[in-house]
Amino acid sequence: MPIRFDQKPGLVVYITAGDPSLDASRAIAIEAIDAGADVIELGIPFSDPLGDGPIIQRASERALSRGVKLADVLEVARAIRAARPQAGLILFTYLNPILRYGLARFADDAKAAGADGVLVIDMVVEESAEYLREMDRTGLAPVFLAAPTSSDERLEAIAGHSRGFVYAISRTGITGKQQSMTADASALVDRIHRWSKLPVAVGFGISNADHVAQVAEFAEAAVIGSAIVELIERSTPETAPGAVARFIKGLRQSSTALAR
Ligand SMILES: O=P(O)(O)OC[C@@H](O)[C@@H](O)c1c[nH]c2ccccc12
Repeated sequence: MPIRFDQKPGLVVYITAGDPSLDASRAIAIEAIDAGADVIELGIPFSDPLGDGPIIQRASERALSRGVKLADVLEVARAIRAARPQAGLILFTYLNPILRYGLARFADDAKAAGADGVLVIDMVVEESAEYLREMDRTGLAPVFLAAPTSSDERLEAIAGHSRGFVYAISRTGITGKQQSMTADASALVDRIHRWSKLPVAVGFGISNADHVAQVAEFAEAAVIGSAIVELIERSTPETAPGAVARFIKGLRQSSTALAR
């Protein structure tokens, strides 16, 4: 399905595949979609998640300790796609796991599993020619990360090569819950909007309805990762899907009220 954000603000939810189990992460994603998530960022666990804060690093460790492999993540993607054909589904990974798997093989298998696109966290647009060829060949949307520190020429390249949406990180640093949205996020989104008509999703530190309402003022979607992964960490595999669904419903209701 094409990536679309029909409700304002669009909600993008990050979870790590295989955390707390493969089946639970499938159930969590489906409940999140039913609760109002427009796009699921399905994370491929990695042993060296440098861009992640402690909460998501622990999620990767939990999944890896259960022996989760990239092939397992593709099975979770396939199950989510089969259950919710209309949802946006982005595979989220570092470069290393997909190079080990084989870039062309990964693009074919991700497409076959029903992914709409891929975001490679440590892929810099200047060195992405081969990756972009594989995305183009298979029709997968490459989503690039833009940061407040990105230069104008890099932003132009990111905006030009991204498909689906552009991911604007609200601040430099690592993922993790934050007390307030930074003004940098709004300035960055304005810069991206200058070069691209694509929707912009803002992430990093979004953990409550107030943050989501703030982001809705200047961007098309908000990305929530750590706050949801922490909820999963504190739940059991049986209670996690319901806990995540209630959190998302609550965000959707109160941020809409706040945005009035
Ligand atoms: O966790 P936060 O602060 O809510 O931010 C979303 C982020 O976790 C998710 O998009 C993500 C997971 N791993 C990443 C690595 C780099 C950039 C972004 C990510």
